[in-house]
Amino acid sequence: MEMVRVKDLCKTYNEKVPYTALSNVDMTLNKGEFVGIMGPSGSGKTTLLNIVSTIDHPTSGEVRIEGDNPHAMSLEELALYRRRELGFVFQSFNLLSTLTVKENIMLPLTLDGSSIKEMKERVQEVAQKLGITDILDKRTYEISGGQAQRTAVARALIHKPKLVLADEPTGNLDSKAARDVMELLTKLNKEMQTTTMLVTHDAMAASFCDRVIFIKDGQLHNEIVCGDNREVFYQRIINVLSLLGGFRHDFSTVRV
Ligand SMILES: Nc1ncnc2c1ncn2[C@@H]1O[C@H](COP(=O)(O)OP(=O)(O)OP(=O)(O)O)[C@@H](O)[C@H]1O
Repeated sequence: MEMVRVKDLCKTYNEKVPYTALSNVDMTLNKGEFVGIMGPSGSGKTTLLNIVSTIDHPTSGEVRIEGDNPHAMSLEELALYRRRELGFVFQSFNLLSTLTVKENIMLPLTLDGSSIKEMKERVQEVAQKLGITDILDKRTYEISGGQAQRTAVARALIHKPKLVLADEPTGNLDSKAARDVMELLTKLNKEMQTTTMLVTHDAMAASFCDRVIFIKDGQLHNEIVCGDNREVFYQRIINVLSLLGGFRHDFSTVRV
Protein backbone atom coordinates (compact mmCIF):
# COMPACT_ATOMS: atom_id res chain seq x y z
CA MET A 1 0.00 0.00 0.00
CA GLU A 2 1.22 3.47 -0.94
CA MET A 3 2.07 5.82 1.95
CA VAL A 4 3.90 8.67 0.22
CA ARG A 5 3.46 9.68 -3.40
CA VAL A 6 5.64 12.44 -4.82
CA LYS A 7 4.51 13.53 -8.25
CA ASP A 8 6.41 15.74 -10.71
CA LEU A 9 7.88 17.74 -7.84
CA CYS A 10 9.85 20.90 -8.66
CA LYS A 11 11.43 23.41 -6.30
CA THR A 12 13.01 26.69 -7.34
CA TYR A 13 14.43 29.02 -4.70
CA ASN A 14 13.67 32.53 -5.83
CA GLU A 15 16.82 34.25 -4.67
CA LYS A 16 18.46 37.10 -6.66
CA VAL A 17 19.46 34.37 -9.07
CA PRO A 18 16.68 31.72 -9.03
CA TYR A 19 18.01 28.25 -8.26
CA THR A 20 16.22 25.04 -9.20
CA ALA A 21 16.95 22.54 -6.44
CA LEU A 22 14.52 19.80 -7.58
CA SER A 23 13.19 18.98 -11.07
CA ASN A 24 10.34 16.61 -11.87
CA VAL A 25 10.89 14.22 -8.99
CA ASP A 26 8.56 11.22 -8.85
CA MET A 27 8.74 8.64 -6.11
CA THR A 28 6.64 6.39 -3.94
CA LEU A 29 7.19 5.07 -0.42
CA ASN A 30 5.12 2.06 0.55
CA LYS A 31 3.55 1.63 3.96
CA GLY A 32 6.13 0.38 6.45
CA GLU A 33 9.03 0.88 4.07
CA PHE A 34 12.37 2.34 5.26
CA VAL A 35 13.77 4.42 2.43
CA GLY A 36 17.11 6.23 2.30
CA ILE A 37 17.81 9.30 0.19
CA MET A 38 21.43 9.80 -0.83
CA GLY A 39 23.26 12.10 -3.21
CA PRO A 40 26.18 14.51 -3.39
CA SER A 41 26.24 17.68 -1.33
CA GLY A 42 23.75 20.20 -2.75
CA SER A 43 21.87 17.58 -4.79
CA GLY A 44 18.54 18.45 -3.12
CA LYS A 45 18.12 15.76 -0.43
CA THR A 46 17.14 18.09 2.40
CA THR A 47 14.93 20.12 0.06
CA LEU A 48 13.08 16.91 -0.85
CA LEU A 49 12.74 15.83 2.80
CA ASN A 50 11.58 19.31 3.83
CA ILE A 51 8.87 19.33 1.17
CA VAL A 52 7.65 15.81 2.00
CA SER A 53 7.68 16.75 5.69
CA THR A 54 5.63 19.91 4.93
CA ILE A 55 8.34 22.23 6.33
CA ASP A 56 8.80 23.72 2.83
CA HIS A 57 6.46 24.17 -0.14
CA PRO A 58 6.89 22.81 -3.66
CA THR A 59 7.07 25.26 -6.58
CA SER A 60 4.99 22.77 -8.57
CA GLY A 61 4.00 19.14 -8.32
CA GLU A 62 2.37 17.32 -5.47
CA VAL A 63 3.00 15.32 -2.31
CA ARG A 64 0.33 12.93 -1.02
CA ILE A 65 0.61 11.17 2.31
CA GLU A 66 -1.90 8.33 2.44
CA GLY A 67 -3.99 10.32 -0.01
CA ASP A 68 -3.85 13.60 1.96
CA ASN A 69 -2.33 16.69 0.39
CA PRO A 70 -0.75 18.51 3.35
CA HIS A 71 0.37 21.44 1.19
CA ALA A 72 -3.27 22.25 0.47
CA MET A 73 -4.16 22.47 4.19
CA SER A 74 -4.67 25.65 6.18
CA LEU A 75 -1.89 26.59 8.64
CA GLU A 76 -3.95 25.32 11.59
CA GLU A 77 -4.78 22.03 9.87
CA LEU A 78 -1.15 21.61 8.89
CA ALA A 79 0.13 22.22 12.44
CA LEU A 80 -2.24 19.54 13.72
CA TYR A 81 -1.36 17.18 10.87
CA ARG A 82 2.38 17.50 11.58
CA ARG A 83 1.88 16.92 15.29
CA ARG A 84 -0.35 13.87 14.86
CA GLU A 85 0.83 12.15 11.70
CA LEU A 86 4.53 12.97 11.34
CA GLY A 87 7.64 12.29 13.44
CA PHE A 88 10.89 14.20 13.02
CA VAL A 89 14.49 13.26 13.85
CA PHE A 90 17.25 15.78 13.17
CA GLN A 91 21.05 15.64 13.18
CA SER A 92 21.22 18.08 16.10
CA PHE A 93 18.63 16.16 18.22
CA ASN A 94 16.58 19.37 18.84
CA LEU A 95 15.82 18.50 22.45
CA LEU A 96 14.73 21.19 24.89
CA SER A 97 17.49 21.58 27.47
CA THR A 98 15.17 22.94 30.18
CA LEU A 99 13.14 19.71 30.14
CA THR A 100 14.02 16.22 31.33
CA VAL A 101 14.34 13.31 28.92
CA LYS A 102 10.84 12.16 29.91
CA GLU A 103 9.32 15.62 29.35
CA ASN A 104 11.01 15.89 25.96
CA ILE A 105 9.59 12.52 24.90
CA MET A 106 6.11 13.47 26.14
CA LEU A 107 6.07 16.77 24.26
CA PRO A 108 3.94 15.71 21.25
CA LEU A 109 1.34 14.18 23.60
CA THR A 110 1.40 17.21 25.94
CA LEU A 111 0.72 19.51 22.98
CA ASP A 112 -2.13 17.23 21.94
CA GLY A 113 -3.78 17.27 25.39
CA SER A 114 -3.44 13.53 26.17
CA SER A 115 -4.22 12.34 29.71
CA ILE A 116 -1.34 12.05 32.22
CA LYS A 117 -2.03 8.30 32.58
CA GLU A 118 -1.80 7.73 28.83
CA MET A 119 1.37 9.83 28.56
CA LYS A 120 3.09 7.91 31.36
CA GLU A 121 2.19 4.55 29.83
CA ARG A 122 3.35 5.57 26.37
CA VAL A 123 6.65 7.00 27.68
CA GLN A 124 7.40 3.75 29.52
CA GLU A 125 6.56 1.71 26.43
CA VAL A 126 8.68 3.70 24.01
CA ALA A 127 11.56 4.25 26.49
CA GLN A 128 11.75 0.51 27.03
CA LYS A 129 11.95 -0.15 23.30
CA LEU A 130 14.81 2.36 23.05
CA GLY A 131 16.65 1.25 26.20
CA ILE A 132 16.49 4.64 27.93
CA THR A 133 14.25 3.95 30.95
CA ASP A 134 17.12 4.64 33.37
CA ILE A 135 17.77 8.17 32.06
CA LEU A 136 14.15 9.42 31.93
CA ASP A 137 14.64 11.87 34.82
CA LYS A 138 17.94 13.28 33.56
CA ARG A 139 18.35 16.64 31.87
CA THR A 140 19.52 16.61 28.27
CA TYR A 141 22.97 18.02 29.19
CA GLU A 142 23.59 15.00 31.42
CA ILE A 143 23.25 12.39 28.65
CA SER A 144 25.47 11.25 25.77
CA GLY A 145 24.90 12.03 22.08
CA GLY A 146 23.67 8.49 21.45
CA GLN A 147 21.22 8.73 24.36
CA ALA A 148 20.09 12.17 23.11
CA GLN A 149 19.34 10.77 19.66
CA ARG A 150 17.48 7.79 21.17
CA THR A 151 15.45 10.31 23.18
CA ALA A 152 14.71 12.20 19.96
CA VAL A 153 13.66 8.95 18.27
CA ALA A 154 11.35 8.19 21.23
CA ARG A 155 9.81 11.67 20.88
CA ALA A 156 9.35 11.14 17.14
CA LEU A 157 7.57 7.82 17.68
CA ILE A 158 5.54 8.29 20.87
CA HIS A 159 2.40 9.43 19.04
CA LYS A 160 2.66 6.54 16.53
CA PRO A 161 3.03 8.73 13.43
CA LYS A 162 2.30 7.54 9.90
CA LEU A 163 5.59 8.82 8.61
CA VAL A 164 8.98 9.43 10.25
CA LEU A 165 11.37 11.86 8.58
CA ALA A 166 15.02 11.72 9.61
CA ASP A 167 17.64 14.17 8.34
CA GLU A 168 21.20 12.92 8.97
CA PRO A 169 20.24 11.36 12.33
CA THR A 170 23.70 9.81 12.72
CA GLY A 171 25.63 12.91 11.62
CA ASN A 172 26.65 13.93 15.17
CA LEU A 173 27.29 10.44 16.53
CA ASP A 174 30.35 8.23 16.79
CA SER A 175 30.25 5.00 14.80
CA LYS A 176 29.03 2.82 17.69
CA ALA A 177 26.20 5.22 18.66
CA ALA A 178 25.32 5.67 14.97
CA ARG A 179 24.98 1.94 14.49
CA ASP A 180 22.89 1.61 17.68
CA VAL A 181 20.51 4.36 16.53
CA MET A 182 20.13 2.80 13.07
CA GLU A 183 19.48 -0.65 14.60
CA LEU A 184 16.78 0.84 16.83
CA LEU A 185 15.21 2.90 14.04
CA THR A 186 14.95 -0.16 11.80
CA LYS A 187 13.72 -2.41 14.62
CA LEU A 188 10.96 0.07 15.48
CA ASN A 189 10.15 0.58 11.81
CA LYS A 190 9.51 -3.15 11.49
CA GLU A 191 7.63 -3.47 14.81
CA MET A 192 5.42 -0.41 14.37
CA GLN A 193 5.18 -0.48 10.55
CA THR A 194 6.04 3.24 10.52
CA THR A 195 7.09 4.40 7.08
CA THR A 196 10.49 6.09 7.36
CA MET A 197 12.37 8.45 5.04
CA LEU A 198 16.02 8.96 5.91
CA VAL A 199 18.39 11.51 4.37
CA THR A 200 21.99 10.53 4.92
CA HIS A 201 25.48 10.77 3.46
CA ASP A 202 26.54 7.77 5.52
CA ALA A 203 26.65 4.46 3.65
CA MET A 204 26.59 2.50 6.91
CA ALA A 205 23.36 4.22 7.95
CA ALA A 206 21.85 3.80 4.47
CA SER A 207 22.66 0.09 4.45
CA PHE A 208 19.96 -0.38 7.15
CA CYS A 209 17.29 0.80 4.65
CA ASP A 210 15.01 -1.41 2.56
CA ARG A 211 15.75 0.76 -0.46
CA VAL A 212 18.04 3.70 -1.26
CA ILE A 213 17.10 6.38 -3.78
CA PHE A 214 19.97 8.44 -5.19
CA ILE A 215 19.52 11.97 -6.43
CA LYS A 216 21.90 14.12 -8.39
CA ASP A 217 21.47 17.76 -9.44
CA GLY A 218 17.90 17.76 -8.17
CA GLN A 219 16.79 14.76 -10.21
CA LEU A 220 16.35 11.08 -9.44
CA HIS A 221 19.45 9.18 -10.48
CA ASN A 222 18.68 5.57 -9.59
CA GLU A 223 17.65 3.33 -6.73
CA ILE A 224 18.84 0.07 -5.24
CA VAL A 225 16.99 -2.39 -3.06
CA CYS A 226 18.50 -4.29 -0.15
CA GLY A 227 18.48 -8.02 -0.79
CA ASP A 228 19.22 -10.65 1.83
CA ASN A 229 22.74 -9.48 2.51
CA ARG A 230 23.34 -6.09 4.11
CA GLU A 231 27.11 -6.22 3.53
CA VAL A 232 26.54 -6.63 -0.20
CA PHE A 233 23.99 -3.78 -0.06
CA TYR A 234 26.58 -1.57 1.67
CA GLN A 235 29.11 -2.29 -1.09
CA ARG A 236 26.53 -1.52 -3.77
CA ILE A 237 25.75 1.80 -2.05
CA ILE A 238 29.48 2.65 -1.98
CA ASN A 239 29.73 1.80 -5.68
CA VAL A 240 26.87 4.15 -6.63
CA LEU A 241 28.30 6.92 -4.43
CA SER A 242 31.70 6.65 -6.09
CA LEU A 243 30.03 6.85 -9.51
CA LEU A 244 28.03 9.91 -8.46
CA GLY A 245 31.05 11.73 -7.01
CA GLY A 246 30.92 15.24 -5.56
CA PHE A 247 30.72 14.21 -1.92
CA ARG A 248 31.59 16.67 0.81
CA HIS A 249 32.37 13.91 3.27
CA ASP A 250 34.62 10.95 2.89
CA PHE A 251 32.72 7.72 2.64
CA SER A 252 32.03 6.10 5.93
CA THR A 253 34.93 4.01 7.12
CA VAL A 254 32.62 1.99 9.30
CA ARG A 255 32.27 -1.61 8.16
CA VAL A 256 28.90 -3.32 8.37
N1 LIG B 1 16.57 28.47 1.23
C1 LIG B 1 17.34 28.36 0.14
N2 LIG B 1 17.53 29.38 -0.69
C2 LIG B 1 18.30 29.24 -1.80
N3 LIG B 1 18.93 28.12 -2.17
C3 LIG B 1 18.78 27.06 -1.35
C4 LIG B 1 18.00 27.12 -0.16
N4 LIG B 1 18.04 25.91 0.45
C5 LIG B 1 18.83 25.14 -0.34
N5 LIG B 1 19.27 25.82 -1.41
C6 LIG B 1 20.13 25.30 -2.48
O1 LIG B 1 19.47 24.18 -3.08
C7 LIG B 1 20.42 23.16 -3.37
C8 LIG B 1 20.00 21.87 -2.68
O2 LIG B 1 20.16 22.04 -1.28
P1 LIG B 1 19.88 20.87 -0.25
O3 LIG B 1 20.16 21.40 1.11
O4 LIG B 1 18.55 20.31 -0.50
O5 LIG B 1 20.99 19.82 -0.67
P2 LIG B 1 21.51 18.51 0.07
O6 LIG B 1 21.60 17.45 -0.96
O7 LIG B 1 20.67 18.25 1.27
O8 LIG B 1 22.96 18.98 0.50
P3 LIG B 1 23.88 18.57 1.76
O9 LIG B 1 24.23 17.13 1.59
O10 LIG B 1 25.09 19.45 1.60
O11 LIG B 1 23.10 18.87 3.00
C9 LIG B 1 21.79 23.67 -2.91
O12 LIG B 1 22.47 24.20 -4.04
C10 LIG B 1 21.45 24.77 -1.94
O13 LIG B 1 22.44 25.80 -1.95
